[in-house]
Amino acid sequence: MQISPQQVLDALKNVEDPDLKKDLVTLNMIKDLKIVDHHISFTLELTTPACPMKDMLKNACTNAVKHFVLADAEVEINVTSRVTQPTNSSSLDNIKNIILVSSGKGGVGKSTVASNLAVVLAKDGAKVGLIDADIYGPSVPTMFDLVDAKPSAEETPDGKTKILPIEKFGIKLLSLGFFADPGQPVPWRGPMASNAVKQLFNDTNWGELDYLIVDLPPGTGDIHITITQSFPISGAVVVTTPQQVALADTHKGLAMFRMPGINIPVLGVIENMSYFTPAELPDNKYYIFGNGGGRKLAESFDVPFLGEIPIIQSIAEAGDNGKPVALNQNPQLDVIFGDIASKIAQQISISNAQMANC
Ligand SMILES: Nc1ncnc2c1ncn2[C@@H]1O[C@H](COP(=O)(O)OP(=O)(O)OP(=O)(O)O)[C@@H](O)[C@H]1O
Repeated sequence: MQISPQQVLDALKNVEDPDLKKDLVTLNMIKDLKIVDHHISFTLELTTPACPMKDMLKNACTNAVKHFVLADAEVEINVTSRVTQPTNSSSLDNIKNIILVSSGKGGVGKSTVASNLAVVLAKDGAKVGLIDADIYGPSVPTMFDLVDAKPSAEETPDGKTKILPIEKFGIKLLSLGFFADPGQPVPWRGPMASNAVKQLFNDTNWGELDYLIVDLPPGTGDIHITITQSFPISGAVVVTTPQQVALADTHKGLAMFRMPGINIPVLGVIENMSYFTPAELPDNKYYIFGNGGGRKLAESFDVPFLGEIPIIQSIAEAGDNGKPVALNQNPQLDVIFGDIASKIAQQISISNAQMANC
C-alpha cells in the first residue's frame, strides 16, 4: 500500500504542542515530508532550540505515525527550530526577542544569570546577543574576560556609523563598560545614560538575533523606563535571593513591569544563592538565607518560578575568571541553567503565540 502525505499529516494532527495548545500540523511545524515505501521522513520545526519538550514531541510524532498510518513504518525526524517573535516587534526587525534580566537589589546575581542564560541558549544553537546596561557596575567585561576590549565601528552604505559588538563564546556582546576606562567611575546623568543605552540597541550592527538578553541595573530607574518604552520587549526575568530584604525589593521590581505604561510580560522569577551543599555531604541542602521565598513571590504574582541556583564557589570563580560557569562541564549546573533557559525560551514561545492569536 502506498502511504500518502495526507495520511501522515492526518496522523500528526493528533500530536498537540502542550504549550501552544494546537496540533503540530496546524502550527505549521511539519516540513519537508518525504515518503519512500515504508520510510517516512520529515522535519519538526520547533519555536526554540531550547525547547524542553523536544524529545517528547519527537516520540509522540513517531508513535502517531506508527499508530494511525503503519505499525512498521520507519520514521525519521529531523528536529530544527525557527524562533518566533512578538507581533509588535517593529523597531528592531532583525532582533526577534529582547529579554530583560532584572533585580530589585544589587549583587543578587543578575549578571551571573544573564551571562549563563546567554551561554546556554547559544550552546543550544540560538543566535544570542547580550547587552550589559548596568550603569552602576557593568560586569560583562569581567565575566567574559574583556576588560580592555573596545568595540569597533563600521560605516553602513547609507553613511551611518554602527557599533560592532564583540563576539565571544558564540555570543555578541556590548557593555557600557566597554566605553569607559576600567577603574574610572562614570557619573552618568539620567538622560546621558538613557541615550547611551539606546545607542547599544539602535546604533549597533547586531545582525540577526533570536534572543537579545539585557542585563539591567538593579532597581527601577531611568534605564528601565527608557528600555521598556523604546523597544518591543518579549519579557522580563526577575532574579532574587532568598533574604526578606531582597524579596521586598524584587516585589517592587516585579510590580513595575505590570504598571500600565510599561506592561511587560514577566517570564518568571529565579532564586539565586538559594542553598549551600557542602562537598562532603552532597545530598544535603542548607537553606542558609531562608527557604521558598522566591517561589512564594512568583506564586503571589502568578508567574512561573524558574528555578533555584545554589551557592557554589565555581560560579563566583568562573565569573571572576572571565568564563561563565555554564561553559564548564558541571553536570549539576548544566541541569540547573539548562532547565532555567528552557523554561524562559518556552515562556517566550507561549507569549508570542498568544500575542499572534489576539
Ligand atoms: N550562585 C552563586 N554562587 C556563588 N557566587 C555567586 C552566585 N551567584 C552570583 N555569585 C557571585 O556574586 C557576585 C555578584 O553577582 P552578580 O555580579 O551576578 O550580581 P548582580 O546582581 O549582577 O550585581 P550588580 O547589582 O552589582 O550588577 C559575583 O561575584 C558572582 O560571581
